[in-house]
Amino acid sequence: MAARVDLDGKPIKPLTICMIGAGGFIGSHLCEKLMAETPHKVLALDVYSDKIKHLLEPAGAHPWSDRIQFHRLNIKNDSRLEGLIKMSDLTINLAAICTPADYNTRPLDTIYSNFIDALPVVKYCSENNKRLIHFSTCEVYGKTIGSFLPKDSPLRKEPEYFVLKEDESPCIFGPIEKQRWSYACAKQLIERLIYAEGAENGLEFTIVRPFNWIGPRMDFIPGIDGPSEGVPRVLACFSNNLLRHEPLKLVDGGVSQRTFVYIKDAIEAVMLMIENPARANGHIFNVGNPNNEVTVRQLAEMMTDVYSKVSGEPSLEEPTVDVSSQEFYGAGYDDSDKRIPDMTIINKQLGWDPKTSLWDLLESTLTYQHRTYAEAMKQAIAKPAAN
Ligand SMILES: NC(=O)c1ccc[n+]([C@@H]2O[C@H](COP(=O)([O-])OP(=O)(O)OC[C@H]3O[C@@H](n4cnc5c(N)ncnc54)[C@H](O)[C@@H]3O)[C@@H](O)[C@H]2O)c1
Ligand SMILES: O=C(O)[C@H]1O[C@H](OP(=O)(O)OP(=O)(O)OC[C@H]2O[C@@H](n3ccc(=O)[nH]c3=O)[C@H](O)[C@@H]2O)[C@H](O)[C@@H](O)[C@@H]1O
Repeated sequence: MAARVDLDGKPIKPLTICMIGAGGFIGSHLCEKLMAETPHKVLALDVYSDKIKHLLEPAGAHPWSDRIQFHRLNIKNDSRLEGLIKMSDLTINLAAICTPADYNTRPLDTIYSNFIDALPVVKYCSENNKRLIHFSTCEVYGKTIGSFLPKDSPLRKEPEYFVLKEDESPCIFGPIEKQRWSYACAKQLIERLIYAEGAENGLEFTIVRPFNWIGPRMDFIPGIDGPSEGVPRVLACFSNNLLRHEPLKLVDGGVSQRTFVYIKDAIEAVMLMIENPARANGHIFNVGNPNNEVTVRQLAEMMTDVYSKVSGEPSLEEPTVDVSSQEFYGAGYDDSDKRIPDMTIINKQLGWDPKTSLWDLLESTLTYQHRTYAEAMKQAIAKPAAN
């Protein structure tokens, strides 16, 4: 493997990385990239390993086998955590409950997972002088300032009323009874704590705010590789509907807007943070693709078209159906109206730009979904009839 250099042309020394939540969607892509393209070692911590099984098994069979070690543990209650952090140069914390269906129905688990359980990780990094890359969320911005203006106000079109900037935008959440915001609020407080550890105790940290990263292995398909009654994030919900040949459910009219970024583009940004500490430390980074904005309704329409193309199956005459958030998520749901990341800081510090268009990223992701799940879905649908 050719010697790696950082953005300033300096050689990068091989690192040992303690990756907490390595078995999840983002963790699996990050592990893949680190194994295939770098000499770094990964101590992969998670309660599940299914999504990184292909990197771990068969034992000893891959060129990277001696650079990745899986530790099955729950960071809530495992005394091995501090030792693993101490053995590493860098800790990356991805562990969290991060599906909106949980925020209003399991608010205690959500707050514990995103704040309380992250506390020891921050403490061990700070006490042992270890660098921390912590995964927060774009949800810390909450709603846009523009959403509070009258519907016909021309100011709604001015970027300063909706573009989200790390060092300027306020965090605007709904009332406490809208428990949707339990996640965003817990993430905001852990960001503030990490920032304070940096300011008062010299912790070297980087905070990542992902803006709707999507791609293969995201969440689960209900009834196939996850609970039938489970509600994953929108990519997996819509994939599930498409695989079942049922209409895609639009919550409250599908008017909310999101910017989607391809997981493989986003992972490039994380790699730059890992390998350029001098440029990344002390910063909070938006990581998203401001060019890929759609309403949820437009996303549903595009996914329907792309799926029909990659599966060769015609789409339904009525491809979407409206559903209220009360019915879909239950009481206490609320929504972010619009999420456009400002890219100035990540551009300046790391020179990163996303590349993949929404159509292209949906095409590769839905090709994966079709290849991975279509057959299992056919069998699952046929089963009840056979009984
Ligand atoms: N995917 C996105 O676009 C996105 C957007 C915003 C924020 N994030 C943040 O990025 C991080 C990773 O997200 P993801 O999409 O990969 O989610 P994910 O659910 O796929 O991954 C999280 C992983 O953490 C593990 N985990 C949770 N609690 C744990 C515990 N107590 N002990 C050990 N392991 C535990 C889970 O088993 C899971 O494998 C989260 O912090 C999330 O809030 C992701
Ligand atoms: O991915 C992110 O950047 C962050 O945002 C997500 O929040 P959100 O975008 O609201 O989550 P999704 O479940 O992907 O929903 C997106 C939109 O689609 C809508 N939706 C979802 C599912 C569905 O079947 N139909 C539908 O209309 C939701 O109401 C919402 O407006 C999650 O909170 C986190 O994963 C993360 O922190």
